[in-house]
Amino acid sequence: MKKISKICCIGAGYVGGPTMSVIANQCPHIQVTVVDINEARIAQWNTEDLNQLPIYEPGLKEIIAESRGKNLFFSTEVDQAIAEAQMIFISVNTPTKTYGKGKGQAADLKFVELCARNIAKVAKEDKIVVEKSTLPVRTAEAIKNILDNTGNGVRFEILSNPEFLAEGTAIEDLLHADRVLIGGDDTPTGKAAKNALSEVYENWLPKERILQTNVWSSELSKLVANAFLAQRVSSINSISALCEKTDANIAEISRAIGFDSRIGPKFLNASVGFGGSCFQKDILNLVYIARSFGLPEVADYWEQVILMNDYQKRRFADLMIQTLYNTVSGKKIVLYGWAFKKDTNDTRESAAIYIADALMDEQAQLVVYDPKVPKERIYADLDYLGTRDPQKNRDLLTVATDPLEATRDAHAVAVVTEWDEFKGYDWKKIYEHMLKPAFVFDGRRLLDTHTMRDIGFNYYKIGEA
Ligand SMILES: NC(=O)c1ccc[n+]([C@@H]2O[C@H](COP(=O)([O-])OP(=O)(O)OC[C@H]3O[C@@H](n4cnc5c(N)ncnc54)[C@H](O)[C@@H]3O)[C@@H](O)[C@H]2O)c1
Ligand SMILES: O=c1ccn([C@@H]2O[C@H](COP(=O)(O)OP(=O)(O)O[C@H]3O[C@H](CO)[C@@H](O)[C@H](O)[C@H]3O)[C@@H](O)[C@H]2O)c(=O)[nH]1
Repeated sequence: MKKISKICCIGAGYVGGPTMSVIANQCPHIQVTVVDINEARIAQWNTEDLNQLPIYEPGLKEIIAESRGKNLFFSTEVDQAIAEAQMIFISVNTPTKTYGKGKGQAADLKFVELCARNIAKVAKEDKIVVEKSTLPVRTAEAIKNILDNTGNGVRFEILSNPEFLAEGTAIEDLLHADRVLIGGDDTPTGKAAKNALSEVYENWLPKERILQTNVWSSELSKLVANAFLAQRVSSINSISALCEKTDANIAEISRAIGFDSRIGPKFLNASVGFGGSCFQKDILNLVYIARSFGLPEVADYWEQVILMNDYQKRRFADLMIQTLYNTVSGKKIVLYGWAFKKDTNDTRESAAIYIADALMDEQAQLVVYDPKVPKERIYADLDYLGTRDPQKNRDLLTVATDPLEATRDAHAVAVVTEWDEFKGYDWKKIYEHMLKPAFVFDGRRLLDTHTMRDIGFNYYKIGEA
């Protein structure tokens, strides 16, 4: 097999953008073209002002500055890029289905199928097609069926190469990946394709970290990795509720159990609940697959991770309402944060959305401040829920640009995203601005309990009595 010199990636989103930028940056001999049907998004990727890139990731703009226009291109010419590339990554969105069979659980594969059909239509030479999107086990088979029936004699090798980057640390995760997983057929051509993709990653990662498996194990491993990670968050969050009823402290428990090398210290931070575009979607998909294969006990087991997460979000909003004397109607409450975690502008499935919605149901008057999320996104997230009419969302919630000014005459502040800058705020000044008694609800365990109480706040921290 010839060395790979031209790569195309379909989908210029949170995965396609950073992943391909890093490949281009680490492999100057490979031309990488990222294509998307969304013209506005491609225009943003091509923007002169690197602060206007469509996604915010620490370290991304520096890499784009180095490689864009040299061997990294963003384009809407999908067909041309497919025709020219030897290797095509499919990195389009695979959201939870909102209609038909499997609604609310199964992955919607229509975008992936469209890509496969597009590749089948355009390709004139043999190609390696790489599933980068997160897909249910056995999807490669469907892609293969579409590609193998073009009748034009072109041969396709399908690989599964799920992405494990986390947002906010995408560039670090890509540059120092714990592992890269490549699933493919064990036929001679399948092995050659796996090796060709492995060689791309070997430009910057040690070979031992590049694992080759069969295609089904690779597809399923991605869902399982996310299920295990989310399960840790739900597990620790379930215990945070118990801590609030006893005098145990969740941070001390995380530390104590994390010292056990079999458990490990990571991913044990109690929070308002996990968000992001992946955990819930991928677990629901796993649940759906298990149920489809007649394994209800397996499905129920994993579904509990989601139910616990829903409970945690609701519990936080309920705690605020109860503490504020069982009524928040007309009360000004400031939410610090809207993104689903720090260092990203992504708000998909953010706990903040559901907490705000619950407080707005009780007629609270919300003010939101997030350093990276624009006002339009916040309203779009709320409107998407469809709980109330859009005008009501705008009446009940405003978006602030000055986090300190926002707290004037507020009854409470709730920290829902763990942005570092919140720690450095002048909390004494915030206290002075607020109505008394002044309440702070720390859903991210970001602030110091003693300092906050010494200032005079009624301070509540998730996982502490
Ligand atoms: N976001 C993450 O951190 C993350 C991490 C690992 C894996 N994943 C998985 O990667 C996949 C992509 O996720 P994302 O967050 O990058 O999604 P995204 O919504 O940010 O980006 C997907 C892009 O694909 C484009 N697209 C859709 N159909 C297309 C078509 N037919 N032709 C060209 N472009 C098309 C869309 O316009 C969009 O810009 C999903 O399967 C997701 O589960 C995401
Ligand atoms: O101890 C923890 C760790 C995380 N979270 C929350 O869990 C969510 C997910 O966080 P994280 O996993 O860091 O971000 P994602 O970008 O969603 O990344 C996950 O989902 C990606 C998409 O599939 C995978 O590629 C990554 O490996 C996987 O970590 C966020 O709301 C976090 O605030 C906690 O509440 N407590």
